[in-house]
Amino acid sequence: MTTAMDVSQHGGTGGRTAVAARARQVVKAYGAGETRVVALDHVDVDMAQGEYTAIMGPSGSGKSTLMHCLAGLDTVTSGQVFLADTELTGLKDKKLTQLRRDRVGFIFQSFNLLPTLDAIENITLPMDIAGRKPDADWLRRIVDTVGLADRLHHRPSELSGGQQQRVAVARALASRPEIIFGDEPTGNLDSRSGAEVLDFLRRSVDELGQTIVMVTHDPVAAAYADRVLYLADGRIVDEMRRPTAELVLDRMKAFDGRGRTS
Ligand SMILES: Nc1ncnc2c1ncn2[C@@H]1O[C@H](COP(=O)(O)OP(=O)(O)OP(=O)(O)O)[C@@H](O)[C@H]1O
Repeated sequence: MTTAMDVSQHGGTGGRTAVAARARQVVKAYGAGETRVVALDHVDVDMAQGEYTAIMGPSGSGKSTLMHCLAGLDTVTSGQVFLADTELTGLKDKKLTQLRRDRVGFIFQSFNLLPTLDAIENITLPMDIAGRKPDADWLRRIVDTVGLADRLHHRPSELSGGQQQRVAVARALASRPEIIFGDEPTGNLDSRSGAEVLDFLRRSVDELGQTIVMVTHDPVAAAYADRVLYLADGRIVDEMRRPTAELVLDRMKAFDGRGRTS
């Protein structure tokens, strides 16, 4: 088990140099005066290219806020956020929207598929909207990897929850984003369907070189990642490489409800 002593203040990149996303001294505060809440408290973190990172921590520790700030879905109070070499902080709304559309993929807890479109139409929809033509070979590879080849002309209502989420993952991968952010992507799935989706996310890292950052409460889900970052009170307080569900669970038990050493 790792301990708080092992924490890298920079959420290290394991010796890799290419960084897909990074935060530098990021502070995110909501409200003012007595109601001010500091959701992120001077966070420094690097997300290496081709790596799968899980973000864990107690409720309210800042996981979603960190993900939203890294993904350019939310602004920061101070500090800097970069996507590769592009600084997001300070970008105007239009540029940020464009950057999210062209360079970032998202997977949410609710699959967010359009019910009237079939699977393949859902997968290519963001690219259709952006006026970009999907690369046919890439699309075929994704569809093969997700194992949806025989379900492409089914509508979401004709697919299981796990299949629907795999469509959502394929949709996120279709435009070859530099990084995919997942907010509890298996939160709405039973354990078997969840395992299907997690297995696919893992394969997209190993076989397609994807970079993934995923918020989760589930030690089993976190065990699919290359590393787990632990947040408490808006700070990164621990990091674990090569996690297993047991090690993650032990780590959670060893800390109190707020994520600190008990
Ligand atoms: N829009 C907002 N306005 C005010 N406070 C907010 C807002 N969004 C988040 N917060 C606060 O910021 C802190 C971090 O919230 P965040 O949602 O990032 O935590 P989390 O770790 O993702 O929690 P959970 O596991 O419950 O989803 C919490 O104290 C929360 O109440």
